[in-house]
Amino acid sequence: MSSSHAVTQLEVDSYLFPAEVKPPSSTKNLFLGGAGARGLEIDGKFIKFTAIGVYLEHNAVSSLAVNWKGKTAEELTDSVEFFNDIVTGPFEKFIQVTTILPLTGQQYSEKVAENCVAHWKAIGTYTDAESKAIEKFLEVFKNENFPPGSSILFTQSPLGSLTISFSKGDSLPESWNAVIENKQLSEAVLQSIIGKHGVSPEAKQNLAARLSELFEQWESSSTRELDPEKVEGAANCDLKMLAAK
Ligand SMILES: O=C(/C=C/c1ccc(O)cc1)c1c(O)cc(O)cc1O
Repeated sequence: MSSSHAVTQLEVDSYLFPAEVKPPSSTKNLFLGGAGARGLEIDGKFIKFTAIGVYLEHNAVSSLAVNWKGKTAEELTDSVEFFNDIVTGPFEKFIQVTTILPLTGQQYSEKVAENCVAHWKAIGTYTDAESKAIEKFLEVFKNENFPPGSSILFTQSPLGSLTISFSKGDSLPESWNAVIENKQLSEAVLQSIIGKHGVSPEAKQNLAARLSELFEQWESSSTRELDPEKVEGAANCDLKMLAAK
């Protein structure tokens, strides 16, 4: 992504997600792809439990634009394949889940585990390795408590490790609590939020709208840079962008 692209911060239920962060265990800055609440309908009222921000490595824009540029926000929101491409794409991802209501580690991890296992069973990829990874996942959360405003942080490397960190305040920690080496688990956590049965339709809609806009900006800046009439010299070209195309 070129530095001329403006990515804004977002507020979800008074929790602020900065436009850019450096996740724990990462050397890179990731940009805010989108954010939204995760709520449940209780007695006819929508109760928000968590605010979720999804961050992506900068090369996600050029990587995803190949298949998805030119699509509207609505088309992207309705596309299961688009969200699958985000989940499985060869770029780093970071998820910040901030609690709006208090949750225990057990309550949170059991909901996520349930969704991950249901996904694997639906696509027929639930093996012994995933069962062990889920056991480890539940163990990491067992003695944790998340009062409102605390955050659960997932850093997902494209190679398949899932780094889990916890934060009680606004700032992101440098350190992490656990690393689980299981690519399916790493992907399933994001899948459970923005995938086909994702728990945050608001985050899906927001990601679709922001990325559709970024693809448009990416396309116009890359054609501008490739058009000799609009470029003063080759030195002005964003070589990283040209290499990515
Ligand atoms: O955000 C959540 C979990 C919220 C939640 C709400 C009520 C409870 O009793 C427990 C947890 C979440 C998530 O981030 C990812 C996921 O796959 C499922 C979830 O519910």
